[in-house]
Amino acid sequence: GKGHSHWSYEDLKHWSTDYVDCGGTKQSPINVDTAQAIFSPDLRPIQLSGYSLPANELLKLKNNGHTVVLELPNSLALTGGYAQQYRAAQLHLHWGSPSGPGSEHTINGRRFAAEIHVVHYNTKYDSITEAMVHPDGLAVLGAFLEVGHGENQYYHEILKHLYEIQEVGQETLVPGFNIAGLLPANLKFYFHYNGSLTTPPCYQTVKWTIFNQTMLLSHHQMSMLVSTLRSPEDELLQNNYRPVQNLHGRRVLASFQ
Ligand SMILES: NS(=O)(=O)c1c(F)c(F)c(SCCc2ccc(C(=O)O)cc2)c(F)c1NC1CCCCCCC1
Ligand SMILES: [Zn+2]
Repeated sequence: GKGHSHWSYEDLKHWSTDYVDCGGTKQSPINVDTAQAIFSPDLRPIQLSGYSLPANELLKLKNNGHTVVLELPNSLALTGGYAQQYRAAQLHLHWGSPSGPGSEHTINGRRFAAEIHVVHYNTKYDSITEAMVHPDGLAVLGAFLEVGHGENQYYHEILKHLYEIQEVGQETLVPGFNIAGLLPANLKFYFHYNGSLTTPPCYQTVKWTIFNQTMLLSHHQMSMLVSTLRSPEDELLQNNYRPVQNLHGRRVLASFQ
């Protein structure tokens, strides 16, 4: 098969020549048109268990050249809101630059400053590598990040380590903390749709949950996020978001009216 050709956010057109699924009809991210979203009262509140990690549990934080990834133990479980049980694998962020926002999903055409993705895999599979090729394999929780007044203590647990992993491939260890603090306090209000990984190989195997409530970071925290990490070309790693993809008739469900 094809070697893993190096992709970038600059040459998006070539993704589908090297990775066939990137040209599919169930791609992510998408724009959520809230007027078209279907209110689905059967969508239950998302429930997280095991998200509060002790400080003596060390987590690997890595600059993989495309984003900052925090590896998560599979003791974190996604129990409510999905028909099957999912376990956490990793979380990562998408962001813009000092001159513009960088969320992947948009709401009514609005792009937010940044976006967190907490990636989970279906426990009926032994690993994320196996799960990610099955239609019910992955569940990703997404939340938008915006600039507010105060410092966000939970995001600080990650952002304060970014200077240690400025170069691609660098990694560091982060003491455990309550990972749930990175997501909205209210997990009842969200959009739900079937989509894909937003990076090659773009597998169409993700059940997406996008929360309605936004996370607030201080201006200084957001500027740390957008101006610390370096890319494979040793430039600042910025604007690591894929453009929104066509719905091709897919419906977006809303857990609220
Ligand atoms: N939004 S998303 O969830 O599709 C996503 C992105 F948009 C991403 F941009 C990424 S990072 C790019 C993929 C990648 C590159 C290098 C390494 C490494 O050297 O360890 C690892 C991964 C990224 F890691 C993910 N999530 C990953 C997708 C990669 C394959 C499955 C592993 C978990 C989910
Ligand atoms: Zn992502």
